[in-house]
Amino acid sequence: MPPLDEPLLPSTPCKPTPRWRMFFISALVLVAFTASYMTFVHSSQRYSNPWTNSIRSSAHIHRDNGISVLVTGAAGFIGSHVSLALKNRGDGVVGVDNFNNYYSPSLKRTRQSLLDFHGVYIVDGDINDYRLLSMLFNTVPFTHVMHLAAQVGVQYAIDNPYVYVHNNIASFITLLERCKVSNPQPAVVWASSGSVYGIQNKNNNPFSEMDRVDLPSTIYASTKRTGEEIARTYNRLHGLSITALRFFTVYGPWGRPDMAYFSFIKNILTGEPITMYRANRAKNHLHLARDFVYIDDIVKGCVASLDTSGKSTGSGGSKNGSAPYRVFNLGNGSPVTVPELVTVLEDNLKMKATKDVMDMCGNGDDSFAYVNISLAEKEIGFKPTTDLQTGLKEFVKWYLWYYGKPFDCDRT
Ligand SMILES: O=C(O)[C@H]1O[C@H](OP(=O)(O)OP(=O)(O)OC[C@H]2O[C@@H](n3ccc(=O)[nH]c3=O)[C@H](O)[C@@H]2O)[C@H](O)[C@@H](O)[C@H]1O
Repeated sequence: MPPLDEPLLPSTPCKPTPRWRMFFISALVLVAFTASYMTFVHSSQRYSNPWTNSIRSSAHIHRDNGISVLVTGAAGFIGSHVSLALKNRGDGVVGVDNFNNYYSPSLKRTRQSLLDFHGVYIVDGDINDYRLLSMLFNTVPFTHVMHLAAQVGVQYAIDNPYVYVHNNIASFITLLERCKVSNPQPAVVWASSGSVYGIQNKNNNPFSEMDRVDLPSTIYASTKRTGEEIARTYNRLHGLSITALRFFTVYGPWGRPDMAYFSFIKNILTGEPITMYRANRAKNHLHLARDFVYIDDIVKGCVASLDTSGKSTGSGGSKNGSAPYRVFNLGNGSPVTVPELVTVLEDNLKMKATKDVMDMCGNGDDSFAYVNISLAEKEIGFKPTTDLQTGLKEFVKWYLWYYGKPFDCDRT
């Protein structure tokens, strides 16, 4: 027995011997190395050949003075049309889309196949992922970004506000953050919305870019307006050339199944009633009206915006001068009421709709949208040429070809 005052253990009981310490450190280094090697292998497997080959070939420019464009939301309605138009004239185009299920992902996949056939590759990914964006910009020195990825839908926003914050605000900041440090720094053209004009009553006068935009009636509209403020800040602080396009109600072949004209055709074909909202303004029961604009006209507006965007001035993250900042209304310049829209559909289908007319009760819909497009005409030569009769005829033709008759599809 040791004496009571003698310690039971040696005086430095926890200190490892030098050998122990060596072993401990080596083990740590080994674990750290293995972890980073695994991460490297994983990311290079995911983002290298044939991934980079597909991206590089999709981004290849086939004309003199062509541009290379990253199109976000490329499997969407407007994104797929714009991507094809750019590719067809010889520009380099790479798409990115998260293929979410807000509406039929199978329609998005079909658009993807169509684009793939024409040499446009769409990356299956989320633009909230900064690392993915970096991989893309490190692979291709994009000259332009056409940002069309967004959570759309006026009514859906009432019950799902956070989705709009994630997909319209957070993702936009992530994208601009990556554009900010790119070298070359791309010019950004992006989809705002005519809904930013909100609930103001203009006595049937058209909205112009000078009008107030502080009365949004839905979270969707608020997030688009917020996007405009964010874009303005990045333009000022970091020299990004930015153009916001305030789209009005865009329609046409390969359109969005959640929109009214799309659900109306389905219901007319299947004999189900359609609901036509009207505004109960001072009990006057006004029909709602929209400035419907055909997709081919919108595509021309997008492409002209890219071509005239001017250069960003902050390549590599250091701004050396002011860069263009623009906002354009893109609509048709002629409002059409919802009953008029239904009549054109009925004429094309040679069928009658069963109509329910209902007063809107503060559901967030703006009652009237009519747009002044003179600024876009002056600055980018925007001049829509498709009237509603012609445009809806094309849409109906496409719809019957795509879905067949009788109607049979997974979601509208
Ligand atoms: O960025 C935008 O500006 C938005 O444009 C579009 O919104 P809106 O112009 O409201 O189009 P849309 O829903 O087709 O309703 C058309 C009209 O039919 C009325 N409407 C609608 C549905 C119905 O069942 N009955 C009806 O009368 C309805 O009250 C309205 O008066 C996009 O949908 C939206 O996602 C967003 O992109």
